Amino acid sequence: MAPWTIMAMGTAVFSIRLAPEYSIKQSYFWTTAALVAISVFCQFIYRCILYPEYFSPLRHIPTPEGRSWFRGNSTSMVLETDRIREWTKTIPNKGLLRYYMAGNLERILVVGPKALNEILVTKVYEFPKPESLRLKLLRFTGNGILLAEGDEHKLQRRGLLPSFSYRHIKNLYPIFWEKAVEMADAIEKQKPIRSNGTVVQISDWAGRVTLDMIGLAAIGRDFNAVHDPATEFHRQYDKLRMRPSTWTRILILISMLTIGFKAFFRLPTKWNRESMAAANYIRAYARQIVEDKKETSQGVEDDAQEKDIASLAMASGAFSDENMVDQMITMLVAGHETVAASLQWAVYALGKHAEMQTLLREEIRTHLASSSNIIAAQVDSLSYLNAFCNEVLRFYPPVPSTVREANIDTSLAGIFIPKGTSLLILPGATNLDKDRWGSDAEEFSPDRWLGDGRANSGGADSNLANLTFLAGPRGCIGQSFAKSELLCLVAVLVGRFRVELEDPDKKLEINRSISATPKDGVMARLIPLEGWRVK
Ligand code: HEM
Repeated sequence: MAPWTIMAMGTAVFSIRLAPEYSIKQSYFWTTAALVAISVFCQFIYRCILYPEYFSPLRHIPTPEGRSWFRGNSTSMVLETDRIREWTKTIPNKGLLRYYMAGNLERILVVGPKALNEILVTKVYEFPKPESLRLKLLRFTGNGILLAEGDEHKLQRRGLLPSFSYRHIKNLYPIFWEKAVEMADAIEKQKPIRSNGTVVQISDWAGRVTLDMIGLAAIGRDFNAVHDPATEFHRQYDKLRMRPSTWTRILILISMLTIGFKAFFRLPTKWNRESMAAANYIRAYARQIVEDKKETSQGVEDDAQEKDIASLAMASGAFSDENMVDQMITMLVAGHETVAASLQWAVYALGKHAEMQTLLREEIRTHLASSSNIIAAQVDSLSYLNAFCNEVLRFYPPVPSTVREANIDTSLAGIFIPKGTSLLILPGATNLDKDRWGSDAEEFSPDRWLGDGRANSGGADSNLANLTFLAGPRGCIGQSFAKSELLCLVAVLVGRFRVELEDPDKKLEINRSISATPKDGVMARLIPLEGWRVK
């Protein structure tokens, strides 16, 4: 419970007992309510007017003009990536900017290379994820690698890294390819093919195919969502990702100001009940997989090629059974929606750039057969396909922002950062920064990844220029896994279909939840094309 509320309640009790003439009608309720109202008013004056101007130790960091007392520097309740990106371009700074979010919460935006290097690499454990985010995710994922901190994180990461190495990921390509082909077949069968092709909502298919891919390749279960999206697992998994209603969000806000964020999760709201029931279902499901794997775990060394990520991690002996369950759920949470989002963006980009589709199709059809046993080296050798996917990931980062909180008094780029400071890292801005990517940074151009020494860097001079997967000890461990999925999905889709957006001139609106995606889920016409050799 917030200290101000406790103080107001305590003061009400004292005033009625000791000085009833100062209470309101000698009523605990009215006296407490009046004191809470006064304390909220005082907090508002302090936090919104006095603190930013006179007391904040961060007040010398450049801050955008025009702050509202209620909405801070924001014009709405959601994070406006484009608006913040504009500040990074127009406000001179030494690597940090300060802004106020809705509700006048102060935040530091980390933009300079030195500050980014510190927060992501050299001082990474001084800047964990904020407690509110941890509490929200912890109920589902447990203490898996995404939430573990400090030495515990180092240990878990060391245990998981070998299973995510390219040496193993390359063995997963056939799974990704087969699933992509399965999806393409299912799309073709969905309706009788008319001459103008089938219009599909890509988000639906992307969610299904990437769930199957991560199921098979990461935890060793085929969810079969491409063929049947209505299984009990799928239903429960959707509930896990269910967004709270507006009323629930208001209740969360009130809880944060009064009883505290943690206590909100104990309230018997529908959202709490249903998401917790779903989390328990998924946890029991994952626990069963761990049990099954233990029974059939002999000979891992011999047939490591066949193994999914979780089986390899289990065989390493680095994890207890329960922590393995945490890791499996973490992989689902971190690795499903993000790849589904990149596929949506890839199809969006294909629809916008017909000429790139032609180049891709030529390369894909020349070097790959539509349904043979694909091996990683074949897919990886296609330079334009790789360039296109890299550019999709740079230009449309599925996780355009991420937050951190200083856990000690520290500094970034020589500027003092007190404990508790909230910070924002913005791949959506860094990835399009002209200082790092050149004057065409804001153009979608796969060509930047072609040519000598550009295949991995895109021509940028630092590995902190592309933050799609962040970087450093907390960068995405599933980066190669994700890229391989995307390569196979784009190759099969472009090889099989001509892709057109249903309404190419529609204004792009973005949906922001765990990841950022086009609001309409990308409505695209997929027109089947003949003539892709089979063997
Ligand atoms: C295009 C797809 C993906 C993107 C854009 C992406 C992006 C990211 C980002 C930005 C982070 C850091 C989050 C933060 O600390 O705030 C992260 C962490 C992580 N990702 Fe990914 N990811 C993708 C796919 C995957 C896949 C497929 C997996 C697993 C199979 C995965 C597993 C993880 C894990 C376990 C972490 C936590 C790493 C740690 O804290 O040490 N991700 N990812």
